[in-house]
Amino acid sequence: MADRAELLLELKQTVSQCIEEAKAKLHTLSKDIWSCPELAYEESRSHDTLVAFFSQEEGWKVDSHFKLHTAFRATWGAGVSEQVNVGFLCEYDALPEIGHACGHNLIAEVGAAAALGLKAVLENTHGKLPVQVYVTVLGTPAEEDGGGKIDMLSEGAFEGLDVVFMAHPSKEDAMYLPCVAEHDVTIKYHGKASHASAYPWEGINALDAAVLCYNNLSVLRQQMKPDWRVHGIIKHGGVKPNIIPAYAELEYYLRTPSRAELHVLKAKAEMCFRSAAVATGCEFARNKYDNMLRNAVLEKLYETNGKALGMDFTTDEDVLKNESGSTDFGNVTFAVPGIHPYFYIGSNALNHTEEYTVAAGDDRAQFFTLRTAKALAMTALDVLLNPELLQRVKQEFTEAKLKEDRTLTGEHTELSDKH
Ligand SMILES: NCCCC(=O)N[C@@H](CCCN)C(=O)O
Repeated sequence: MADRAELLLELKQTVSQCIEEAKAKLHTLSKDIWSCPELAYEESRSHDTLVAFFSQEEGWKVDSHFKLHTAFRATWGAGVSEQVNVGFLCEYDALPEIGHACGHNLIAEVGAAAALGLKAVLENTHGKLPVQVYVTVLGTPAEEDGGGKIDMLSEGAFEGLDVVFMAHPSKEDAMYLPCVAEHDVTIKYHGKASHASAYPWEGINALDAAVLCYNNLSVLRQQMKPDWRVHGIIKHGGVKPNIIPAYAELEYYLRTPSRAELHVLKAKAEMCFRSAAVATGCEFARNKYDNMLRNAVLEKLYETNGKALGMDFTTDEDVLKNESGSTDFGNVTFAVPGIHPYFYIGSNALNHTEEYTVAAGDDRAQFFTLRTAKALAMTALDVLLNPELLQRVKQEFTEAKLKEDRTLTGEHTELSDKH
């Protein structure tokens, strides 16, 4: 046991050192992505930058345009049977008009750095590990809009992975932040144009329908559970004041803490869409984001490694219980045990702001980004050196998934009965 502890400490020190030695090229990688923000499913340049990065590294097998045009896979390992397959994810899509305001360039850097660090260590363990290891990096586009991981899950991209890691920039270090189920919906109203002054009575005003829809959803909030969210915009409301709008379009996000409740909120919201106008079209997005299936074993390991590296995990109950967004990594956690911690990047700016875009491209973010990569790679080493630990991770995943599935069927039935 002491030998394993000593080996683990030695390997963790080596992983840190290897990531430090690669920091210049990792920073260049991140900055290249940050300086050319691309929207969901359109991340061609970022895809090419990451594919080139791994292609120039020795020993990686790189599959460009993997399952999705802007997704990729890079793998390293013997490819023998009875191996443990560790996955690291890279996100790299930006937001409209404000660029990398969620720091996805840093997510890509963390994934690449952790994979490089782990691979460098594994190359030199010379059979000291109890298992053979395969390292898989998946470039997963379109997290902010559409859910590239969900498309890739349905294409089998995550099959064979034993554990998966990524980390998300935030304004604090956290092993986990609430992550809720979410579904995008676009609501379209079609009317009939007419001169708004000469003969408005000949028109059918699609914008009126959109306004009524907006107001219906606003009053729906009174009957929503306090932890449900409905928020959206009017994307198209007409072209000129003197033309009765023949077309109007809204985009909304519907959110509930669990997958089971989402269908109830969707049904309520859809009644708001339809009651705003007789003839309406509403299209739910192809992909529905799941809430996160947590893994306490992995979170604890990450916390221990993060604290050893100087992370100051938030204990702010308001943040830990209330702040929440959604991520397609939630869907991944129902297929593979994994963690999606958050990391401070040297700024108190809030995600999805122009200030955060600046912070994500600032050199000051690099220390915190590389520290996070080290903590992830060390957490991977924890489970690789201790097969019993990996079994506990998988056992917890199986039990949590079973419990969620029961909730999904049970709550679905119960909630359906009520509505
Ligand atoms: N917890 C990470 C949040 C990342 C994020 O902002 N995701 C978007 C996803 C929107 C999908 N339609 C969000 O608004 O939560």
